[in-house]
Amino acid sequence: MTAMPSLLFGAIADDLTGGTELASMLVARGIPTGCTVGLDAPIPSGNLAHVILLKTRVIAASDAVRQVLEAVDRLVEAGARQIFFKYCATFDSTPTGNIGPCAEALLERLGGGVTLFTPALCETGRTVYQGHMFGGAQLLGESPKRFDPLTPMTDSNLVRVLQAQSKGKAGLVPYLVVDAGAGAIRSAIREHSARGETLLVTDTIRERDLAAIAEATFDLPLMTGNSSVAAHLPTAWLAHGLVNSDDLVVASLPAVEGPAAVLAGSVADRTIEQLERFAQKNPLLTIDLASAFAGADVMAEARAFAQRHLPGAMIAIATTAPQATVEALQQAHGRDVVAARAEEILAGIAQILVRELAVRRLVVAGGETAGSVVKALGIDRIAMGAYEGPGLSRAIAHLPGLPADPLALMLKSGKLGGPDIFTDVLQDMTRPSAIAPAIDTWPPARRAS
Ligand SMILES: Nc1ncnc2c1ncn2[C@@H]1O[C@H](COP(=O)(O)OP(=O)(O)OP(=O)(O)O)[C@@H](O)[C@H]1O
Ligand SMILES: O=C(O)[C@@H](O)C(=O)CO
Repeated sequence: MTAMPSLLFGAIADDLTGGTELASMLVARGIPTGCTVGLDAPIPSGNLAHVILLKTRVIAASDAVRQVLEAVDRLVEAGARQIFFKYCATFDSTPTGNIGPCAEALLERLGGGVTLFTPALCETGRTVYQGHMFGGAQLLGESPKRFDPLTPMTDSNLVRVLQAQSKGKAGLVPYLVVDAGAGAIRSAIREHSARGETLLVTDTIRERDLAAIAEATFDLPLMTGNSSVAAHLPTAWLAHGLVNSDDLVVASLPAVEGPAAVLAGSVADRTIEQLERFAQKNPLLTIDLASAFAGADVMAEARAFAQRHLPGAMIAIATTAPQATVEALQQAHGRDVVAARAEEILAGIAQILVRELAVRRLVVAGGETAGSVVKALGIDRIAMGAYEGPGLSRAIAHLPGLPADPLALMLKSGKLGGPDIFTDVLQDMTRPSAIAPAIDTWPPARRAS
């Protein structure tokens, strides 16, 4: 009889799309990985990694800190030898947090020392050079991210952004060090630490930089970044004997048939483009938030739309609107009020779709939106499939007692995925998948969508 593996790695994600992305990357590497939502679900035993999905990206920093500390205590109690704090590749946060405050609180809880900040997602061209984040050739602060409805990123200098949120001293591990490999990165960590710099942003341009950073940090008590760097940790675990090839598992997902829907609350350009493509062949309802604020019964409108088209067609329902409309709504009602209203509407529609109309294949676009939808559906654990490419992290959730059990689910980051991702994924969900661990190559070959 083989011994039950003990938890090696515990991650805390600040939103649900990013958290499922991280879990799916570990799954794609063959690592048995659990995934729970919020702080109430128990951490199951028998996995090597566990990801706790929180919705802390834009809440008050004090509340975010309280939640991540509760999460870390649970993960440490479950045996995790390294804690990873996952945030967005574009460092989505406000001047008051929450990346800095959460990372510092975690560091303190784990006994102090140094941690690194590696947000780059090289496979999508999001890189960091001289501490500045780029999306392709564009600086972050000149990219569409400057118009984000909740976390507009107007400063591309991540060392400055992190410093503004933190009490401790931020610094940079520059590209020439990262390029020189894991040994050089480890030496730099010691040197910065001796100077009192404990929060170190890493320059990161290529996938191999992510691999070197992972190798240099696999034994730090706390590491932080995007999923992209964590995806390289399994290689270090194998190399250092923390994991054996016998521990690796094939990720499989069952086929799920039945009514299919997309819910989109992301207003990112990428999601707008994906909805436009979807609408060329499938019914799309765009909820007008201005009329919702004026008292229109948008839930009744959504129910009637869904009843008209399901189960014969795949449908999408979105609150997505152009930038000028978003700004006008925010000026009229306040940024947080508009966001909360849009999330509440889509969460209510999710309940209608899944509970009343038996939708069994669901894609949700946008991390905050996904947090509200998943909570409204009462989902507290998610069985992840393997990562198949940017935005492509399929999963299964169980809703015992409901007509939609199991529910094939994908939480898509607002800014990721190819133009046809919605139709492609909803169709894929009707087929079982079994994906062998990607051990020697990473990232996996890109999907066409
Ligand atoms: N028409 C609208 N006007 C203003 N805000 C909106 C509108 N529609 C949706 N929202 C809000 O905008 C926010 C979008 O954030 P969300 O995290 O869901 O998407 P995202 O940031 O693009 O996704 P991700 O974090 O996965 O990249 C949500 O809080 C949503 O409720
Ligand atoms: O980088 C991304 O877009 C994701 O990992 C994410 O965190 C979305 O919110």
